[in-house]
Amino acid sequence: MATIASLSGVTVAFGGIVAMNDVSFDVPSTGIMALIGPNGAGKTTAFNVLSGHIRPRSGTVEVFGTAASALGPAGLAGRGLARSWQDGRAFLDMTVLENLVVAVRCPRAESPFWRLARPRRAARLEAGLVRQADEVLETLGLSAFRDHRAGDIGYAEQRLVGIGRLLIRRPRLLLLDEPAAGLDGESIDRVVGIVRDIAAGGLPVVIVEHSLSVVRSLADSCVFMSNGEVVARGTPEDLFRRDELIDMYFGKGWRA
Ligand SMILES: Nc1ncnc2c1ncn2[C@@H]1O[C@H](COP(=O)(O)OP(=O)(O)OP(=O)(O)O)[C@@H](O)[C@H]1O
Repeated sequence: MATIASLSGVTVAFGGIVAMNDVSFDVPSTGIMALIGPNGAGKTTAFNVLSGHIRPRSGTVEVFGTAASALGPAGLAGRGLARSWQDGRAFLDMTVLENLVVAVRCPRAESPFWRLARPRRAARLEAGLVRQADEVLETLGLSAFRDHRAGDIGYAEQRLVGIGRLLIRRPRLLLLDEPAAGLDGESIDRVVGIVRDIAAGGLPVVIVEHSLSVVRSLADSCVFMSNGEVVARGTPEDLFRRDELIDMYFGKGWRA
């Protein structure tokens, strides 16, 4: 299996709390991988380690074949790592289209002097970004909301705009933190379908997810963490038929 990122022997501690203890796993270069496990298992910390936002006390993290510690979060983002944050939504006062366009960092175009000096090039650059944004909006089923103020569209659509802001940067690895959290059933199905399409289009995705039904319908593989350690790996089917993992997830006694 080809991998696009890997953690090897990673330990992270916050003061006396060991959030990750000697954690190793590979992120496949295709499909959707889910980090699952009970509260406090270390999933978000693992996410933050992958995106370079937390440096482990020990162990190595490799992303795109390079040590994450050498790149840092901005360097990783520049190489194509995009991550969402819990409740990652949109700038509510901008239109949906503007939300996507401003997500592409383009230092030259942000300079008013450059824009004044090179008006035609600036216009071409902007037209290109708008085209890219329109393509992403189409993928997300948001074209009809293109010119709506993001604050006026539904919560599910706002969450999708958050994903659009990541996609427009044409990432090579997408990390989504609870993409379906807080959504109702119909919206969950919609987001699940879109994330599945994104992965099927060739972009590897890692999700942290609490909902086992979302994990079941999305994940090709899972890493199950508990108490800062990896306790199992496998497909959702493999893991969800193991009673000891389900007990760990919901706490013993859930069946009573
Ligand atoms: N910045 C921090 N400072 C102190 N302790 C932290 C910090 N971040 C995480 N922890 C602790 O590290 C452990 C792992 O937390 P983490 O958020 O990674 O777990 P999680 O599996 O994502 O949990 P949840 O499902 O509840 O979000 C927990 O005990 C948590 O309280």
